[in-house]
Amino acid sequence: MERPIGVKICGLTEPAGLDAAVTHGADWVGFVFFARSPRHVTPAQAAALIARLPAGGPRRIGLFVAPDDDAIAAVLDATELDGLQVYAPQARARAIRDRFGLPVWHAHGVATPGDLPAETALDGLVIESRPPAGSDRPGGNAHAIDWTITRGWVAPAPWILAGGLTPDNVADAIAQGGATAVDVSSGVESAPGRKDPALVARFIRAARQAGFG
Ligand SMILES: O=C(O)c1ccccc1NCC(=O)[C@H](O)[C@H](O)COP(=O)(O)O
Repeated sequence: MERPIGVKICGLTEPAGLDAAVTHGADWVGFVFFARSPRHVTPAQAAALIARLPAGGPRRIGLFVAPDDDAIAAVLDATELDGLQVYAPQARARAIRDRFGLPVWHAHGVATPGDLPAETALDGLVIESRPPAGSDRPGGNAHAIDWTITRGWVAPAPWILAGGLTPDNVADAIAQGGATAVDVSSGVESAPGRKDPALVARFIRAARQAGFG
């Protein structure tokens, strides 16, 4: 059965990775506004990257960890975004959506089927692994979940699978867990924060082909 697979390339910091995401047809590109991340970009850096995107290109997602309103406003003053990926309690994520009027994807760390949300008031869910012990960030840890846990889950909103995906395992991840959208950062890098255009191309191709499997 054919299923179109959406692809998000996250944690872009440089033109080469961004251009590869555009050329190979990514659906979303993500920019990390979290100072402790090796993929952190300032509002001005994100604006310069976003200015490269063609009309009709990937949608622009900003990642925020427990942000205050001023941090989000500073980014939106510098550039446009199409959506926000938020690491914060649901109520705070809802308040952010109400305040800024943008779709909010709620990042949801899971370890077992019981952790999967049965309901949400947000626009989308990012289903990813919980950070490994010792990590100083809630995402972008190259850490995969057991992909089978989403099998049979009745998701309350569109969802995207994230965490530890690579060009070599993304097809398996889709086959095992039934994701129709996937998100990658570390798995297409040559070093933390540096996207490898060839890996970006391979990842997008592998994810798309998995939809025809
Ligand atoms: O990438 C980061 O450093 C990061 C920091 C803080 C919050 C989120 C972050 N990244 C999120 C993502 O890139 C993805 O949503 C996802 O976690 C994929 O990560 P990876 O396992 O590196 O592919």
